[in-house]
Amino acid sequence: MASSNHPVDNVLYLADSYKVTHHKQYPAGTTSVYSYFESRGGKFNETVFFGLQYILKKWMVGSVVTKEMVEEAKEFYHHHFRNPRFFNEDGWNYIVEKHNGHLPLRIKAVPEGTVVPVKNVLFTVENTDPAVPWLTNWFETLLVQVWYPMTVCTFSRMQKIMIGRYLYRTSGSINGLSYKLHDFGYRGSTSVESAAIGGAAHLVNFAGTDTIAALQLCKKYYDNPMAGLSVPAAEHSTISAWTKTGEADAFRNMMDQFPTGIVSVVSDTYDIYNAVSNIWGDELRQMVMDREEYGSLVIRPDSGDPVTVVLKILELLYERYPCLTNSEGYRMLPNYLKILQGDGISYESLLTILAAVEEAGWSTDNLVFGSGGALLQKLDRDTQKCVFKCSSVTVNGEARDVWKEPLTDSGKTSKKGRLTLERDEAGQLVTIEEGRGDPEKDLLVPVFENGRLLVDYTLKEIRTLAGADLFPKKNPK
Ligand SMILES: O=C1OCCC/C1=C\Nc1ccccc1
Repeated sequence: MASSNHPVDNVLYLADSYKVTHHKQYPAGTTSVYSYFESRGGKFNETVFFGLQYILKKWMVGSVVTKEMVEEAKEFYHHHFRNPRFFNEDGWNYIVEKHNGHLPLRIKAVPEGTVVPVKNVLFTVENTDPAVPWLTNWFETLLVQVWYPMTVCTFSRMQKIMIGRYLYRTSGSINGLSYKLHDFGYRGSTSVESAAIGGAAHLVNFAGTDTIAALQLCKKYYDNPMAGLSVPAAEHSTISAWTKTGEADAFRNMMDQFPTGIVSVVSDTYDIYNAVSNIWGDELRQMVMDREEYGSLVIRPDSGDPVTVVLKILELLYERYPCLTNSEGYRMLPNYLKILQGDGISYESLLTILAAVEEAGWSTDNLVFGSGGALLQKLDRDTQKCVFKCSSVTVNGEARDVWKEPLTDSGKTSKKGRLTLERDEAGQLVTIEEGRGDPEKDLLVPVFENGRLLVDYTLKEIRTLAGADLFPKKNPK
């Protein structure tokens, strides 16, 4: 059942208004509507499938329709359309009476965490009771919202691949990669729920987050009690409260309050270069060094052009701290010092920073990144062109392949007939259309049927799939 504290608390309000009238629009004798979901393409040519399980568990599993709901919705839609006859009262009452409120649908999906080239079927939906063919596409509205976790997960993973490449090349290992991109996006999300969903999608690839809501979602829906970690960190208020002349006292207090482990101190409240040179690099330098065996300091700039600022901080620290050259020939700050760039980070800006830092002879391992708006918000359904289309219907007992093929945009042509997702001889994922696939080879898994969840993926399993062959091991010597 949906959580009662949600503005919408039942499936009768989860569809676009026009869908309320669609049961009157299929041909007489229609007994089956079969639809599929795909990414038609976008910034990246492969996506990580993630987030369907949350939607199913939250909205569709169990007895989700009652007589009272139907009664209320009948009244509601009468007012919405100013007509008492558009809402499918009989259809929904049939589901209450015949199925005890369980949705007679079958959903088959590629396992969550699977990385799939675009233009491939990711899940299919069909009605299991011939009396309610209109039910399939009722759930388009809700199910297409999987575009969000899927797209966040995809962008997050692409950033992991990028950071991993630079980290490996400039340090000889990818140790610590899971903590190199921290989620700062809670406040910039459109709602607590979307922060939870998008933050969980990021946690498929990484283990550093400040988006607490995401941890709750992973715990409740993906069987992971603690999907991400964080550490003590300052914000501008906890520095500025000491006033400008007290900035060094504020910094000292951070190390006093958190004498062991990692502590992050935002240092650009007034003048980042003064803070790095004269406070971290001089007045508190001995204290920072004395922490060596207890913990590390993370210096966080939060303004200015990221490349310029990060490079300048590295140079200033190089002059004031014992740096070394690592096995790959890149400069490293002492292991108790890191720089966290959490401002202006996106897939595009990350690349410029990583490249500039390497170009200047520094290892990526000196850095940690934080991302908020770009990680959780700077995406929409069109970013990866996520769509849901009907590809087969059965009318008077005869199954027919159906599709759209707009003269005005061939890119919107949809797939035909019943679909399977299979691997070709080269091991590539491909979609077989028109019912010509081999059910034995179909990688789509039945995950939902008649109100029951058939598979319950854990975040651990999903992380394994999404992280598989991220960095193909060099063939063993
Ligand atoms: O500095 C940090 O070190 C690592 C832990 C997180 C952290 C900062 N968090 C944050 C969250 C939301 C907006 C801005 C910053």
